[in-house]
Amino acid sequence: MTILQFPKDMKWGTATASYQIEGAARKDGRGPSIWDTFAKTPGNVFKGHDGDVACDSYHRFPEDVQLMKELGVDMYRFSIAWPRIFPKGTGEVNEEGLAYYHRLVDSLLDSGIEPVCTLYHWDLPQALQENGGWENRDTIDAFAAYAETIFRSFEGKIKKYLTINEPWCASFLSNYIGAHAPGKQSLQAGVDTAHHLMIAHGRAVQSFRALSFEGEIGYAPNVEWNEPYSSSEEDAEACRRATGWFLDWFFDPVFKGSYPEFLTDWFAKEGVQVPIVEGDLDIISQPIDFLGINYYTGGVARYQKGASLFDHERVDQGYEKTDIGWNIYPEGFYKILTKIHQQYGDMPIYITENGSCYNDEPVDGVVADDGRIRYLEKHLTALHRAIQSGVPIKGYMTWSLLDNFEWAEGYNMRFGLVHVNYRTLVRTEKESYFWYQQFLKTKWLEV
Ligand SMILES: N=NNCCOCCOc1ccc(-c2cn(C[C@@H]3NC[C@@H](O)[C@H]3O)nn2)cc1
Repeated sequence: MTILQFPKDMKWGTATASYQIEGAARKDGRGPSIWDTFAKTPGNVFKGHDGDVACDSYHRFPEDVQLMKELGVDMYRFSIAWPRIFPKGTGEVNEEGLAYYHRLVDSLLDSGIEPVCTLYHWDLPQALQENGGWENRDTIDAFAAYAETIFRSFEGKIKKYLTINEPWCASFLSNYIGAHAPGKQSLQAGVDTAHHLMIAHGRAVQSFRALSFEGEIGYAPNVEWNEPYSSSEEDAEACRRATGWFLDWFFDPVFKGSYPEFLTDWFAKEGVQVPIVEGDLDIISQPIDFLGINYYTGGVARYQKGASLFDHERVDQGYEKTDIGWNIYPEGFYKILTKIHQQYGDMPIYITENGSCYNDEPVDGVVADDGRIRYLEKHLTALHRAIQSGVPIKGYMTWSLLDNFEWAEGYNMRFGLVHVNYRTLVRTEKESYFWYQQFLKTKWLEV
């Protein structure tokens, strides 16, 4: 057996998001978001599930904070619901919305837990969607105003911000593939919304810098890994495109001030152009303080003309899968982290999401989610290997503290360390909660 000791100064935590856990959808002035609309449209979400109640964390957050205090985390990543602050996206601030997040943040600080705030985790005010949402450049100004409102209100309390969560999901998954809100299916809309989300990111960074408040700011792209099935150039290039859709497309504009040509050329073949206006890339490439990385899965892929937007297809290598059907692929975690380090340099990295879906239920009060423990062991081992390779990992937040609304999968898919009974809202710590609690006491793994 080998002992893997993690750096003593690494920070550890868990993560959630507003629409997925809060509920209280119409409480204290909250306006509707695109996810309220999308979820209430038949056929979009498993069995018509929606975020009206979710985990009721809006009311039960003291219990959730106590769970984290007993877990022993250093930090908690949560998101602020824009529609609670500006019910119509812009205009007058909803003070009751701000007050809720001050109650949450004060509770975290009183418990010795560092708040890590995501400004945008997909719940765009529906009123802005009525005017085109992220396809409309005006939404960028609205986001910048919302971000500044949060920075000012939480000065001195929140010192780590993430601007945009998973811009790939908020753009291409939501406006090209159509699986998430608002459910469009247009590649041009995917490219437009991705570009505008990244400008919004840059404008929030500019605003944060101008205020000169103490703290750090970054963003949280999600990445996958595609390993070439053969040594052929065709397979390598197909994997480069598929991985680059998540990586180069959302990293090059920030770190290089330009889009990757191998992908802009590929989109041009589809008749799609990035709607760049002079100065956009200067805004997007504002220097950030850290990078959030969300990783879940990957796999082996090969060239297959016409099989996908990038002429690639996954090859099933028989990898064990989680209950949502994603490969368990810790090798891809190591590979994507070392590639990010090699391609983009020594930017400090926090793993802002990594976790697994296992739908185990309580039996006599025990939730034996051994699969989640094995996933954590394998991915923390890969993370340790990346750290040993020189990747500047500063923290790790597992997704998620609680079972919650998993978007189009509704409540059918469970990612939590804590089980939630959605009828009674009773929380039950799973075996993985106790495993993580023990790990957090030592910060080492025996493998
Ligand atoms: N890859 N190509 N796919 C082509 C076909 O796509 C069909 C569906 O695709 C996807 C891709 C990715 C996801 C996803 C979900 N989470 C988990 C959440 N992260 C943020 C937090 O809120 C968690 O709930 N992360 N990623 C879902 C669906």
